[in-house]
Amino acid sequence: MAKLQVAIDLLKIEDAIALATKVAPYVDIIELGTPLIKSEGLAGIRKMKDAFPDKLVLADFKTADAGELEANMAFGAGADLITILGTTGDSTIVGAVKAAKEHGKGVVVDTIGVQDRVKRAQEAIALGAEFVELHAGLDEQAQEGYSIQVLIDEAARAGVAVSIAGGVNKNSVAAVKESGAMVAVAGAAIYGAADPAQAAKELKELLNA
Ligand SMILES: O=C([C@H](O)CO)[C@H](O)[C@H](O)COP(=O)(O)O
Repeated sequence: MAKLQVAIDLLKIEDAIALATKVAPYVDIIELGTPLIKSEGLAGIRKMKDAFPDKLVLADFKTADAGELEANMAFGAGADLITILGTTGDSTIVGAVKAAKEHGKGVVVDTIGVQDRVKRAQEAIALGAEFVELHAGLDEQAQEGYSIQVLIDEAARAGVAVSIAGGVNKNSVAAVKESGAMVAVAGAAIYGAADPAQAAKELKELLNA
């Protein structure tokens, strides 16, 4: 069954924990988005994990260098998963995977900016990533003609463990599930909803259908 990951792109940890409290019954992975981590630092990760010890907490570092060092920082603060950029060299991913193995945690490789996402996803899994995030970031989503369908098609072709992020919502989540993706990542569709708990509940129900 595909997991639901809430991506929290808020700037204050108190607001993020308040949101997570509302949606926790429906989500499997709580992501501290990159802007939140830049705003609150490692202390924010620790506060989130302390508040939700039974949930997987993903630190969206989008690391581009010093993979082992940054992964050790994230895991030491309580993260269960860290993102490393797929555009970086293999050695950065390998370093982060080494740290993950030592902590019993996992590395997620983010394909933001990667030209051939399917090929890089397969390479990243071979390097030891837990799964690969097929991801169109907020800026790419804002470009004319953007469609999440590209990622959905790639997930089906990749044949490795992937998540999909880039505007997942109640209209696209069923296709995300059908693609074989193991995780659907939803940010704005949850934190931007008038009723985030209801939005998360609907997404979870569609994933479970
Ligand atoms: O990772 C993200 C982005 O790079 C900003 O940090 C988002 O959390 C991710 O794209 C999911 O959010 P939505 O696209 O709003 O669903």
